[in-house]
Amino acid sequence: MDWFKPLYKAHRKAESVTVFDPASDQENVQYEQYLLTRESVKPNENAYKVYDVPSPKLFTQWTTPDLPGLRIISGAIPQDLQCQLAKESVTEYLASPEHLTNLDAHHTIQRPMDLFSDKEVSATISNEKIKSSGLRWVTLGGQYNWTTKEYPTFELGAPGCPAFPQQLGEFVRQGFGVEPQAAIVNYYRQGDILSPHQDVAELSHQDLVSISLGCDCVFYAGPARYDAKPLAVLLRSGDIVVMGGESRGAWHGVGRVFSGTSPEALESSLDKPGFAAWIRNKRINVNIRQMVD
Ligand SMILES: O=C(O)CCC(=O)C(=O)O
Ligand SMILES: [Fe+2]
Repeated sequence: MDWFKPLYKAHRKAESVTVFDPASDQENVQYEQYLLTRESVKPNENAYKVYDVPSPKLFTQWTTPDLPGLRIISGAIPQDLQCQLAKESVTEYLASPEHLTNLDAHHTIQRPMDLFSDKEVSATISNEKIKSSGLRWVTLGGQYNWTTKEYPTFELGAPGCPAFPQQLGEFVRQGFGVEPQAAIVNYYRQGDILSPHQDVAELSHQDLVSISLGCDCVFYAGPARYDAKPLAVLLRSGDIVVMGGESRGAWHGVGRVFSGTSPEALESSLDKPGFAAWIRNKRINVNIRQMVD
């Protein structure tokens, strides 16, 4: 049986479902069959220097023997850096025509795509519509194709694989020891979900690094789609999930996003009318991969 289904259903109906909370101060937490163990880990300070923000002194990192290689890092990104990344997600990431978005298949969208200006960015879809529900994702670096589930090329720098954003790339390289070559930036509002899937289009098996910003969500991850109940985790702004080792091929998805839970500090990340209201009800996930070794 598909054990993801009842979880999505319960969360859709906003039934109360027990989820694992990585902000828990216990040492061990048993969630269904998953035994989760908490550790304090020293972050790599050089990663934070890239953005000129102080490094957290220690990370709270959770692992489980049932999903080897999965790391849930609570509070990995200090609020200042969350603000910088939230700003990038509506400025730099949407600046280049080489960074495709879900909108490009149906509309001609002007770049840079400034959603918070009075000037419409498209003749066929309004800025309001794009901000509320239209924009679901933008791809950075290798332009992952959601339909074919493939990258158009593995040749870095070739058409279809523009340079990865420099600062974000350096942060992830320093902090997590992977070579960031592609990312999907997902924009969610309450009611949006991401169905269970595996991310296996990359030739490299290096760790995938997934950054959460804005509203809280429930994230599911399990070793298989069928016959294994997934772990359900409450992810908050500033949390990072690393999928490495065996968990690199784990099934995972997003079941629910909670409107209005974005930290207030993020509202002033961008000084433009409408940004505060936008981020208050959005979750942004920056899902970073190495494509080739
Ligand atoms: O939004 C998330 O936390 C996960 C996104 C994801 O799994 C993906 O983009 O492949
Ligand atoms: Fe994924």
